Amino acid sequence: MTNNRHPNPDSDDPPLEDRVESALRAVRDPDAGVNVFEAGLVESIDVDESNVTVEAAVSEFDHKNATGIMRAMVQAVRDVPDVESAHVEPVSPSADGAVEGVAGFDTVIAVASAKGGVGKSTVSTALACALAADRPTGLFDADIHGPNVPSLLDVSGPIHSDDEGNPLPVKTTESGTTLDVMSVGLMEDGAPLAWRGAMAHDALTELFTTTAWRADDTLVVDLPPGTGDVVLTTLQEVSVDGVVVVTTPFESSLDDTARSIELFRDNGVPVLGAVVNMGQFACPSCGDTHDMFPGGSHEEHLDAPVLAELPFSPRFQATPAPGEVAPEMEDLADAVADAAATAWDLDVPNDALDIRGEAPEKRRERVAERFTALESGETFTLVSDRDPTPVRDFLGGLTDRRPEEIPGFEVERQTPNDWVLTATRP
Ligand SMILES: Nc1ncnc2c1ncn2[C@@H]1O[C@H](COP(=O)(O)OP(=O)(O)OP(=O)(O)O)[C@@H](O)[C@H]1O
Repeated sequence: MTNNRHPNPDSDDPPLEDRVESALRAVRDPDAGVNVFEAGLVESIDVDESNVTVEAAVSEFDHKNATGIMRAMVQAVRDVPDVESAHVEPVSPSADGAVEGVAGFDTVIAVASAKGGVGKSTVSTALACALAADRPTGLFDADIHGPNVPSLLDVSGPIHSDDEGNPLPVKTTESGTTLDVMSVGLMEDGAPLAWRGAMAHDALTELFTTTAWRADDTLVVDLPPGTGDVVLTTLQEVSVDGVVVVTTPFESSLDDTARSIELFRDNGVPVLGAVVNMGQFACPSCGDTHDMFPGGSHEEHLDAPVLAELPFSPRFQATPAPGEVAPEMEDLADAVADAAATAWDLDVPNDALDIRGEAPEKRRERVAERFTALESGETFTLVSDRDPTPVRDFLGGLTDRRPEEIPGFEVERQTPNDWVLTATRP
C-alpha cells in the first residue's frame, strides 16, 4: 500500500513538501469546485523523511463526503514518488488525540459473506491481526445479530468513553502489537441481538461516526452475513475502499456469493476479491491436504480474484493475536492491502478527457473542443464526477446526429464518484 521508493538526495526534483503540495492541488473539493488548497481544507503538511501526514479541516462535510475527500488526498499523496506512507487526519481530534469515527482511517476494508457460518469473522479477525503487524489497525464488528468478534479475539468490555463522551475501542496487545476493537457485542449485554431494522442501523451509524479510534491507518469491518439493508447502507455510508467476500466452495455457496459480488458492484462497492474457505482438509494424521471439492475455477464462477484458499484446519480455530497469525493469513493481508491500494484506480487511456472538479460552464466547452477535434472513427473517452449519460444529446448536437446515432456510446461507473464515458466520433 506504499510506494517503496526512497528519496534520492542527489536528485534535481523539487523538495518532497512541494511535490506533495502539488499533488494535493489536483484534489478537488466537490462542493466548492476548487482544489482542496483553495477551499482551505489543508491545515498542515508534515513530511518526516518519506512519511507524510496531512491535517485536513473536513468537519464541515457530512461523514461520507469527508471520507471521500480524505481518501482522495491520501491517494494523491501516496502516488508522489519517494512517499513511503501517507496519512490524512481530520483536524478536530477528540481530547486525547484519538481519531473520531471511521473517517479518520486511510483505508477501510469490509469483510462480507452471502451466508452465515462460512468463516467471515474468522477471516476478518485474522486479517485485522495480520494488518496490525505493520500499520495502526482497527477492527469494527458490525454483525449486529451475531457479534462474535469479542469471543473470537477473547476481548471483553465494558466500553469506556473519552472526555467528550465518545466510545473508546478496547485494545488487544501481543508482544507490543496492538489492535483496536469495537463491537456491538461489547455494548450492553444482550442488547445487540434485540436490535432490528432502523434501530440497529441508527445504533451502528452512531458507533461508526463517534468511536474514538487510536489507530488511523486501516479499519477492517466485519459485516453481518447476507446482503440485506444493513450491509448495503453500511457499505455506502462508510465509503469502504473495497469488500472481501468469504465463501465455502459448495456449488450453492459459490452461486450465492457470485450474486452478492454482482450486487456489491451494482451498488458502487469495489470487490477486492474472495476468500474460499474450508475447501481442503489438512489431515493431522497423514499431514497431507485433501481437496474436498475438486472442480472448476472459483475465479470464473465468482467473476472475482481469489485472494486465498484456506483449508479446514484446527489452526484457524485458535484465537488469533495482533501480529501473530497463520502464514496463510499474512499472505491474505498482503493480497488485500495490494488490492485496496488500487481499488480506486481508473481504467482509462492516458488521453482521456478528465472533467472532474471542472466548473459546470467549462465542461461543455472542453467536451466540444475534444470531440470535434477527433477524426471520424476515433474513440472519445471522458472521465466525470457526475453521470455523463446526458452528454449523448450534446455529442449528437455537435455532429448533427440524433443521440442514438453516436456509435459505441457507453457509460461505466468505475467508482462511486467516477464515471467513464466512451463513444466513437461519427
Ligand atoms: N478454515 C477453517 N478451518 C477450521 N475451522 C474454521 C475455519 N474457518 C472457520 N472455522 C470455524 O467455523 C466456525 C464459523 O466461523 P465464523 O464464526 O468465522 O463464521 P461466520 O461466517 O463469521 O459466521 P456468522 O455468520 O455466525 O457470523 C467457527 O467455529 C470457526 O472457528
